[in-house]
Amino acid sequence: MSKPKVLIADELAPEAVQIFKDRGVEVEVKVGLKPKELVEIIAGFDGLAVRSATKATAEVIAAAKNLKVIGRAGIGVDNIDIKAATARGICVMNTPFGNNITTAEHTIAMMMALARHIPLADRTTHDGKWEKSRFVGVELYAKTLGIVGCGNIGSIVADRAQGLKMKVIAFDPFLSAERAVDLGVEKVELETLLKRADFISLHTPLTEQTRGIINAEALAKCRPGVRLVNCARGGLVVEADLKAALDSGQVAGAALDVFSEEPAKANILFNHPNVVCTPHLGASSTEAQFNVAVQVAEQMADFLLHGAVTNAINMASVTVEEAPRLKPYMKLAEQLGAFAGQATETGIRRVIIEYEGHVAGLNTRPLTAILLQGLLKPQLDSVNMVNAPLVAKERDIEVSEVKTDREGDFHTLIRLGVESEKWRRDVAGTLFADQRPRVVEIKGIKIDAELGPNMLYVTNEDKPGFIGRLGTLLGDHKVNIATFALGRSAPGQDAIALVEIDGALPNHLIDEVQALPGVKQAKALNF
Ligand SMILES: NC(=O)c1ccc[n+]([C@@H]2O[C@H](COP(=O)([O-])OP(=O)(O)OC[C@H]3O[C@@H](n4cnc5c(N)ncnc54)[C@H](O)[C@@H]3O)[C@@H](O)[C@H]2O)c1
Ligand SMILES: O=C(O)CC[C@@H](O)C(=O)O
Repeated sequence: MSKPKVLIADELAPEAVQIFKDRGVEVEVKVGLKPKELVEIIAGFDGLAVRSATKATAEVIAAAKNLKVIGRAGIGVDNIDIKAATARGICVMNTPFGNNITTAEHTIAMMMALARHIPLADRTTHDGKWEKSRFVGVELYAKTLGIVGCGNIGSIVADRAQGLKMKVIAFDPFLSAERAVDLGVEKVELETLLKRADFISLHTPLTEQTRGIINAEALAKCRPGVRLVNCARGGLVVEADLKAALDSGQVAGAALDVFSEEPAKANILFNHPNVVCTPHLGASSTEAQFNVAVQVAEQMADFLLHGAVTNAINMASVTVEEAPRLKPYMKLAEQLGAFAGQATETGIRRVIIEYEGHVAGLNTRPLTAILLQGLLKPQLDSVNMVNAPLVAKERDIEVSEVKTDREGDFHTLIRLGVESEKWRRDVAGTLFADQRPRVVEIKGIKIDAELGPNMLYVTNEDKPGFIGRLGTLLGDHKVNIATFALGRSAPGQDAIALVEIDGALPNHLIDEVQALPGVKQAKALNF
């Protein structure tokens, strides 16, 4: 098997290259590619590692014929078109905990710089001016810090600010009351935060809800003389509105690490005496860059080599420890999905997946994803584990999972029910001690079948002579039978046969099987 190949498109700490190499992943470093150049070469890679400079646009993703994973060495994934990546079945992962402390520390540094005019005081002192009375600052002690977005970084900022004896209030609709108590912050509405805060610090992702959250209207509601810190994303602030508020004195100062357009070579806020700027340095510490580079390389290598999924934005996580445990179940789930998918000829409406016994105690989200992949693949070649849940949703297929620890006839069982416009199909499978998947029930009929690459599936009336006629027909056409599994609901009633054959079944032979007396349906299935 050839080694997977990763492109590192932004500046990453050199340890990342070493990790990829040590783990058996080929790696190329090409920093500063123009968008067109990236589009031209991306088809040659299984993985793309980026920071914030490289934009993984829909165009890049469309050209990325072999891409399986995009790794963001950092937190914000707004430079990656997640929708396009998901639709193409590309896993997108980030490293949410590698640079959080560094960014929180930068936020505190920016707040202090702002409170004490340090950047300008530094510049004028170097210039030989001694402007002692010009730079009278304010204390942080006992001031109210309003945190907008109290997640990973916001909560570390809250902790550090409390160390400085600030009172911390937070607006975050997703922050639970219990977590707020744990963090020692007062959870408030945005209006209240704007009214009460002496300093406001932004820590939300850039989303449709948060874009421009700090605009003229919000700034007008703030306490006169408020100070704003933004170490999250530039788009959270309407820069023209902030400039107007700075000019009027409504805002006493702003410390900005991020800008609406980056790299920010020009900006209306540049050179404002009350604005402190840094060039997106929030995550720029030796420690953070080591952490994110190592983490992204480990995560991408684990994914490409073992199918382990960590910190994925668009798919369920699978730890390196879980991956081998889930592996035989992944095969079983995919086969059950593929069985039902190939037997389905009309639109699927509902999918019910029951996990019974041992499997119910495992991480079943990836199993459901791969089962849906198997189910939808006959209709849609581009479907994979990443996009299958989304594809199902887009097609209005209702997916439900039921788990029960209780063991039935088997110590572990996955049962799949698929309701289409016309009928319901049920199939169940287990793992035997050899960890090989077995189908143990089809349409309520017990069977014991291992699924091979080429299968013949027949439903027929349980009548004497049928098995002989089927065997003879296949033999006459020089089709060799590898395994033959049978089941029936009751003597003389519905029966099923799952026959593994060596090589593909010619279409005309399916028609001949279909024409045998008592056959209700004959189908070739591939796994
Ligand atoms: N300057 C830098 O170099 C740098 C470094 C790392 C992260 N960041 C940015 O910092 C920001 C925060 O990162 P994080 O890791 O803390 O993210 P996070 O996802 O852990 O936290 C974000 C918080 O924002 C909250 N939130 C979401 N929508 C909201 C809304 N409409 N109103 C209020 N709160 C909302 C969420 O509930 C969550 O608690 C991101 O924008 C990230 O890209 C910047
Ligand atoms: O890579 C960087 O320097 C910035 C990273 C930061 O914006 C992030 O979201 O993690």
